[in-house]
Amino acid sequence: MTQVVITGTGVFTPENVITNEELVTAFNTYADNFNEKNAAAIDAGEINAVPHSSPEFIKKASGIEQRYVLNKTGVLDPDIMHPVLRAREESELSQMAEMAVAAAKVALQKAGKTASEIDAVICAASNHERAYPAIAIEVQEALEIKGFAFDMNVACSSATFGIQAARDMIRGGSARSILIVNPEICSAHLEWRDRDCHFIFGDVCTAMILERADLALSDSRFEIIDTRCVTEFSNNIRNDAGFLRRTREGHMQDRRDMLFRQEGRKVFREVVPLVSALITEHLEANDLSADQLSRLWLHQANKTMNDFIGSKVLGRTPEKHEQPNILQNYANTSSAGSIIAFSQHSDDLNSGDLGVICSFGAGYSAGSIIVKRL
Ligand SMILES: CC(C)(COP(=O)(O)OP(=O)(O)OC[C@H]1O[C@@H](n2cnc3c(N)ncnc32)[C@H](O)[C@@H]1OP(=O)(O)O)[C@@H](O)C(=O)NCCC(=O)NCCSC(=O)CC(=O)O
Repeated sequence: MTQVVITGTGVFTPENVITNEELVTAFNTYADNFNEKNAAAIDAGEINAVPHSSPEFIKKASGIEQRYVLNKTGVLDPDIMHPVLRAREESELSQMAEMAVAAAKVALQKAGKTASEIDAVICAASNHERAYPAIAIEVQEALEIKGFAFDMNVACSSATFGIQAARDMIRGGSARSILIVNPEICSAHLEWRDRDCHFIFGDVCTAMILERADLALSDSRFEIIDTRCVTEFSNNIRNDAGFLRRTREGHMQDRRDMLFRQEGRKVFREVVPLVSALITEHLEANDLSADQLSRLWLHQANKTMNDFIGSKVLGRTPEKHEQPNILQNYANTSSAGSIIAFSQHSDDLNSGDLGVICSFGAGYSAGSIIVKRL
């Protein structure tokens, strides 16, 4: 069977940082303004007052300390409470394509590849900024890549499902090398006015080069030993914004269900066992045991959740270096999270070392990728 390797990764990180303290100051001002404006209705019991948020809660409940965003001023303006991004001309690169090109250039350079050596582009992300043409095709044109390109969306598991799709296409012979990009503008699907989740997300873009091992030039090669993807339907993480919105009465209004929403506790309870079983069974199917793993690069949604999964999989508390978290700096960046962790915490592994990249999120969807440093 054709051996497929990951030879380069890249991360584009936006310049703007929002700390928990800045975020909470803006949120609490919004809450005070809302409560003052709606005092009569709140007193009459018609609507609920918006309670204050706190940096201490955020850090304790999630492990998140800050997040990067494309636009900070809109998010932190109590009268706006969402990012404000300039509409772009058709002649300009779209926002997602621009992030993707920046991350892709780093991944290409690390892989020692030129665009002419790439046969396909997959843009795998939780949200795409337009229906069509595909962002991936725009990235393909911007980088002057021949071949084909397409967008795909499996929410938080877009990147791992993208790896499986790319690996299978390379094995099947439809491409020799594939660029995967994961531009995640999570700030735009987050309800920054909702205390339960306003701290959760950040923006970023990751990129990876997957190719046939016999064509690889980079010293940093991770063989994809095996991939396993699972899905199980759940409404516990949901966003109803979609192209039928205009057809449904009242759906064009400012509605909570047209942005990210979740039953965080249920997600926690249901996804931890699903993911630990996925990794454990995937290792068993490959005649591997958890004590042979040098690293777990987990989805970056919640520190406690990762601590649980790591302990369940390894049968002991993981050492910090065995299960690196990046969510304290980036927050949840949906599909990009585990790839940031992989990109920033894999250079130190030695030849023969094994690890698992694992995503989980809306769908539910979860992906496990067993890799070996060559
Ligand atoms: C969302 C959570 C951080 C919430 O943490 P907890 O479960 O501890 O907290 P909770 O919601 O029950 O709230 C506990 C108490 O704190 C209060 N509380 C809530 N938010 C608060 C805030 N900002 N500041 C202060 N207090 C707050 C609540 O009202 C409640 O009060 P009281 O006790 O008085 O009622 C966590 O459940 C979580 O991370 N779950 C997993 C989420 C996850 O992995 N999601 C996937 C994301 S989707 C994804 O990754 C992307 C994708 O799929 O595309």
